[in-house]
Amino acid sequence: MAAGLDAARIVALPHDAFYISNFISEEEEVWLLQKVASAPLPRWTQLSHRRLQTWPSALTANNTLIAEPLPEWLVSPIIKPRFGRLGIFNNAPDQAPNHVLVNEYLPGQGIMPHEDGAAYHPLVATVSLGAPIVLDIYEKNIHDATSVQDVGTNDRNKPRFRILQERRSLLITTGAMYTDFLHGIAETTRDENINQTGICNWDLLREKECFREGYYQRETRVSLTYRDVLKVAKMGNTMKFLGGRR
Ligand SMILES: O=C(O)CCC(=O)C(=O)O
Ligand SMILES: [Fe+2]
Repeated sequence: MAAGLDAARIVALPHDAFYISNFISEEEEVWLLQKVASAPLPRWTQLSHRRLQTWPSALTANNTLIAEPLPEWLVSPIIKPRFGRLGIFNNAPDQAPNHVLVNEYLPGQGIMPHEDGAAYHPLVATVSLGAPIVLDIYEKNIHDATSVQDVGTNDRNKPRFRILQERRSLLITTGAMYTDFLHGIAETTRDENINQTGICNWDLLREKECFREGYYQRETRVSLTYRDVLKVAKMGNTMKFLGGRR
C-alpha cells in the first residue's frame, strides 16, 4: 500500500484499514448518484434487504469474471486516477479494479455479517454516497459455529468495531481486516452510539458536528465497492471452450 495512505490509517483496527473522509466532491457525488439512478432497471438485483447492481457482470459459478471493461462512469474521470495516485491496487494482479458492486440501502435495510472471500484480491475500496452508514466489524470465529466455545461470555452479536462511512468518503479494507473479520450493516432506521468511544475512525471523520446528538437517522445510502477478481476469462476463450464441446 502506498505511503500516501499512512495518515488515513484507522489505527484502532487490526491491519489494514484506511479512511479518507473527503474522497470525492459534492458535485462528483451528485454526478455518480445520477449515473447509478440512470442505469436501466434490469441492472438492479432486488434482494430482500437491499438492491444491487453488478458491473460488468456477476461472477460465474466458479468465481470467474468474463472479461469486459467497467463502464466509463465507474472509473474515469473520477475514481481511477485517484486510486492510481494512492496506489491502492498496486499489489493486485490487474493493478486496478475489474469489478464493482453498487449497493443501495434504504432506511431499515442492511447486509448480514459476511466476508467477501477468496474470489477477489484481498482488498475492497468502498466509495459512500448519499448518507452516512455504520459498517459493523465482527471477529470471524464469533459467527463460526465450530468455535462457539471461543466466545466465552461475550455477546455473540455485538460488533467488535464500528466504522462510520460518511457520504463522499473512501474506505479501504485489506490484509487481516479482509481475511480475519466479517462485516455487516445493521437493519435499522437509526445508528446510535456515534461518538469517540463507539466509532473506531472518529478522529478521521469530516463532519463530527453532524453527530453531536450521538445518533443519526438513516437516509438512502449507496456504496460503490471496487474489487479485483482473480480469475478472469477472455470471452474468446470461453467461446472456444463452449465451441469445443460441440
Ligand atoms: O455497502 C457497503 O459498504 C458494504 C457492502 C458489502 O459488504 C459488499 O458488497 O460485500
Ligand atoms: Fe462485503
